[in-house]
Amino acid sequence: MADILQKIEAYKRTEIAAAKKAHPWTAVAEVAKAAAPPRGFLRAIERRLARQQPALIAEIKKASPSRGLIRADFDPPALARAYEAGGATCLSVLTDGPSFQGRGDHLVAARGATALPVIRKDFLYDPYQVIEARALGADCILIIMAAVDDRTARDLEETAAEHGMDALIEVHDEAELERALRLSSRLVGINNRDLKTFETRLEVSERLAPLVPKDRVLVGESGLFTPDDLARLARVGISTYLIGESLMRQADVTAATRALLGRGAPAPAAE
Ligand SMILES: O=P(O)(O)OC[C@@H](O)[C@@H](O)c1c[nH]c2ccccc12
Repeated sequence: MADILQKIEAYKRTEIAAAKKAHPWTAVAEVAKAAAPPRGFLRAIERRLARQQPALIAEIKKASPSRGLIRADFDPPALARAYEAGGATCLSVLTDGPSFQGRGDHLVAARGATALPVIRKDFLYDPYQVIEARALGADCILIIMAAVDDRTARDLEETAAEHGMDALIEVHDEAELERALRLSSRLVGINNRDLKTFETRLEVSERLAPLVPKDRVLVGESGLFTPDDLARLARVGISTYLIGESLMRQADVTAATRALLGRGAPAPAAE
């Protein structure tokens, strides 16, 4: 039986072919060229870390294949503002429709509502999708090593760099990590979730983090719910966190973001 990644690749290839017909490469490139300049995704994270603070990449995600509907009341610009007020450093916006109920215009709206850099969270197989990401205003793209071969990973990374975007290279095991370290991006995400089985274990971060050279910026991804979870990853040198579900399930996203980052409520203004 085909695993979920293979199913996703199949419908993505169909989507990409249709998109190329509807919006030829040159037309998308024109839009990308006219887009507001990239905001510096990696730079924002490094600035936060330099102040000895954890960096949060806060995810805007309505649904997922492993969890179904996560948040019914789904307003991307309001969520983006709530995350920004709660202390997030960057945003992650799902743009995949079939599996995550995402859309490109969620990214446009979220980015337009804040000053935060945004990663396009999607399954990329073709440099066309990287240009598309920039045309939407994305500041960073995701490269999933479980989904692409080395050649494709390099093409995606090069296209991102040519357009001033960063790339987050996502890995889930030692072999993917070894391939990721041959790329030039410094942003390496360890996904605690196995995209083929959905099994999520923080041990994955604990196992892989010590194998990553210090010049890379590590991101702990998926399955993070409590300050203790973050502390657990901090012990292996991970201070940047990509978090979706646990925050998306909260009524007060700003308060939940602050609490997760250990900031509590802001001090009341002096009389
Ligand atoms: O909702 P969580 O468990 O906090 O996970 C967020 C993020 O890591 C997850 O959405 C994710 C990580 N890598 C991906 C690749 C594709 C789609 C989604 C993802």
